Amino acid sequence: MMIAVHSRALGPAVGGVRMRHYADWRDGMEDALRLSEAMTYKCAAADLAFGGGKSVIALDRPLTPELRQAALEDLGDLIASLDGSYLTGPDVGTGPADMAVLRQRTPHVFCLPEEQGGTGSSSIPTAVGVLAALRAGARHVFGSESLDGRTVVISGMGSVGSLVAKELPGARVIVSDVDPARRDPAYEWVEPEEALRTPADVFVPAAVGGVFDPRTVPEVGAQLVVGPANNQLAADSVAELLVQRGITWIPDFVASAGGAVYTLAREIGHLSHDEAMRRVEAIGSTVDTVLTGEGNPLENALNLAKERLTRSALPAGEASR
Ligand SMILES: NC(=O)c1ccc[n+]([C@@H]2O[C@H](COP(=O)([O-])OP(=O)(O)OC[C@H]3O[C@@H](n4cnc5c(N)ncnc54)[C@H](O)[C@@H]3O)[C@@H](O)[C@H]2O)c1
Repeated sequence: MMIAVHSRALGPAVGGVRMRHYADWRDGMEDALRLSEAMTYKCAAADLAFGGGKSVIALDRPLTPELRQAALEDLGDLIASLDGSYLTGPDVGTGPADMAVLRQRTPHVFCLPEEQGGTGSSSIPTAVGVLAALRAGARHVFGSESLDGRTVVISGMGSVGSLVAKELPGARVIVSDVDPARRDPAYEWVEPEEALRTPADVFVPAAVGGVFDPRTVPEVGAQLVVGPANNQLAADSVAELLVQRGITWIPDFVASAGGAVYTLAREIGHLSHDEAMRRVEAIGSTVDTVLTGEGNPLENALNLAKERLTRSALPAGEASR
């Protein structure tokens, strides 16, 4: 298991615990490093006083419940040893109940189940943030934030994707998932390998990262791309390929920030639900900024984040990385 702390320039590093199988533990380390960097930009672009981090528990075999508990307890001790420099929550493979296990070893844990005083799953605010980004993107691309009559393809009908689908009543919603059990008869269905190239107004990546690369960009069937999946581009240079194809892509670290914004506002800022949700809705204004800047959306979002990171850099002598 490992914890990556990418930046503490704006405050303590935050980032969830990813627990999944990797062919080699070094692949898990790569994931931790890449995802912790993305968390730095996510927090900075959302104007949060937090830095970027990530934990990975890299599995080489399925765990018994006892081993899983022991692994979480060890991670809790590791987080405790960082003394508040790194705060965690759930990510792929972990949930609020796991956070309760970590909390037995360290206070630096969020998203405990609601009955234990936490804010529970962050999927709802994440979906609210994606919808705010989607409406802002639609204003830029289609001249109106209404999605009535538009075709929206959602890839990944998990906790966030299924919530986004529900909030688009006037749109033609086409959904897709590698798990056939996620097929919801309320929506049209497309096989996962067809989702990206299905002709649509909007494509919502809500499953895995690495969706866009030089091979897949020519196949994209939508004009606007916005979704919660982390690290959607195989490389930063792919952002320009999307621009060249006339596709408006909203950077994932902007669109997916709702969960972090809400949880930190509630659990650290002690704001009310309504005030925290207002901050999530402000993702729409960030998207406006990112889509009206001089560069491509990724450059504009990174510039916004890096400008905040530079302005608030720690005094010399204090490690920020
Ligand atoms: N939940 C949050 O608060 C949150 C916050 C920020 C970012 N994200 C990111 O958003 C994405 C979705 O999050 P979630 O919580 O809904 O996850 P989830 O695990 O609940 O759902 C993901 C869904 O994608 C499906 N899937 C996996 N591979 C696929 C593929 N190749 N094609 C189509 N479907 C596929 C899975 O079967 C699953 O139904 C993830 O990448 C996650 O890291 C989530």
